[in-house]
Amino acid sequence: MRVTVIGCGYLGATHAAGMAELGYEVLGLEVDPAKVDQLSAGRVPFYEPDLEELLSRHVTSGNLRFTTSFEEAGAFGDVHFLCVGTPQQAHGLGADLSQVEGAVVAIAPYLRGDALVVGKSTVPVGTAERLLAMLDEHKAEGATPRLAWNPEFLREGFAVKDTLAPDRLVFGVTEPSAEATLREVYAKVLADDTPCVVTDLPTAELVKVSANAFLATKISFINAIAEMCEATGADVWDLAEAIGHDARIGRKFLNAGIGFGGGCLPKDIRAFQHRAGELGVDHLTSLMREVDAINLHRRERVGQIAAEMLGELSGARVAVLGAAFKPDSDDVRDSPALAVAGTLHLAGADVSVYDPKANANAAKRFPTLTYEDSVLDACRDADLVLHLTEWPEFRSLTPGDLDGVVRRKQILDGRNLLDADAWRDGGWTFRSMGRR
Ligand SMILES: NC(=O)C1=CN([C@@H]2O[C@H](COP(=O)(O)OP(=O)(O)OC[C@H]3O[C@@H](n4cnc5c(N)ncnc54)[C@H](O)[C@@H]3O)[C@@H](O)[C@H]2O)C=CC1
Ligand SMILES: O=C(O)[C@H]1O[C@H](OP(=O)(O)OP(=O)(O)OC[C@H]2O[C@@H](n3ccc(=O)[nH]c3=O)[C@H](O)[C@@H]2O)[C@H](O)[C@@H](O)[C@@H]1O
Repeated sequence: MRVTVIGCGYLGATHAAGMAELGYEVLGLEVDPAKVDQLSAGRVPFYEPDLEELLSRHVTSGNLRFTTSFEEAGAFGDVHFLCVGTPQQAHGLGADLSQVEGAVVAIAPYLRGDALVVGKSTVPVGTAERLLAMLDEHKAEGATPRLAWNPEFLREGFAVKDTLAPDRLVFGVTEPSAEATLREVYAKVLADDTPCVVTDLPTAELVKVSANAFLATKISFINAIAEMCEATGADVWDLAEAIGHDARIGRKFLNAGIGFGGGCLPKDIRAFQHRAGELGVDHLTSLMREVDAINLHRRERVGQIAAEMLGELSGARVAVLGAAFKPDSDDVRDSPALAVAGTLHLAGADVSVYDPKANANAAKRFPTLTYEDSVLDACRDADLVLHLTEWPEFRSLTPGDLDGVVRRKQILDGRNLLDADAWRDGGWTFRSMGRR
């Protein structure tokens, strides 16, 4: 069996390498020629632990190649994974489906026999059915392409592991032969007793957005509770530990702080809100709107606390530790850390940012901020240090590391992970986001 992967960004590049690791000959199809050049040289155009080693090994062995040609990809593959982007619309909350639709229309005429197109991109419910109709409209004479939906649940920072050993597989199919093909593709993963849910197309689409909506809701829930803690002097960390011991609740995704960001949760809850609105499911619309509002308020709250600590923002020197939306990633899409840095800069603060991996991406988005190459450089003469992305090198910082470097010993822990007592004992003013 030969596999193509259409769209080689974060998801597609990882999936292509994963499919090669499962033993298939893989052709990645990508419209950006610069990415094709990089990937073909065995280089990953973003930071993801372990991915470059995996990808370059399969490029070198010849199992994994990349192209910009739809014709070549159509002729090559028996199974075509659709991994193109579904960003938020430029002027609305809904998903921009132009990449998925464009890819399906472009590949359709080149598909051979009963090739299976497998959607992995995150899409609003009802999209797969429309894409099936588009495949049918644009297919070559005599071809009978099929479509299935196999949503992806990988996390950036753990993408390789999540691809090769996922928590579960979901197959949305319209007929048994598609399920059989997917079972064959994932035979090695299924052999590890990975749970597999086989269902219809709309359920598979909804599983994905529901999973992300649930995770986002869990984070916004604990962040709303963090505001109660701030108002009452209670401690949100102890509270999360206590409720997390209830197996029905669980401790994961109960870390309060500056809220969620990234290329997926924010745009997915907005697209879900939009789609629920279209379908008249008004309670879901309101729920998603509130989850988003709570999340965005956390970024404002950092600004408020910073202003309280500094007195005057204008002219103050602020060190921002972290720019990526989470550690072990250089992704700055909708990054809470960068949003906060940008807001403080606009309010007149002199902001220096340091991120171990994301400085370059951040500089493309916010070129007016100052970027430094180390914690110490970013913190030099700072009036306030903000810990906004929990990279291990920030979590292991001690007050002694920064004494004599900063101008005023003040730190705000936006991720609630630093040792408050150690910083206070070191003579620092220490604030967090709902911890004592
Ligand atoms: N990034 C992640 O961790 C995950 C992403 N997803 C979903 O996967 C999808 C892709 O996300 P990312 O990889 O983050 O986006 P991305 O923007 O990094 O990658 C999309 C890639 O598709 C390419 N592309 C656009 N139109 C194309 C076409 N017609 N033919 C071939 N290539 C084309 C783009 O140039 C880009 O390289 C989205 O729906 C996202 O919600 C799902 C799970 C995890
Ligand atoms: O659809 C997607 O693209 C992916 O979105 C998320 O994965 P990811 O965005 O890589 O990162 P997460 O680990 O979910 O973190 C998202 C954001 O939530 C924040 N977060 C997470 C957990 C928590 O307790 N608190 C919290 O603020 C993180 O800092 C980060 O900004 C999901 O976890 C994946 O299952 C999904 O496949």
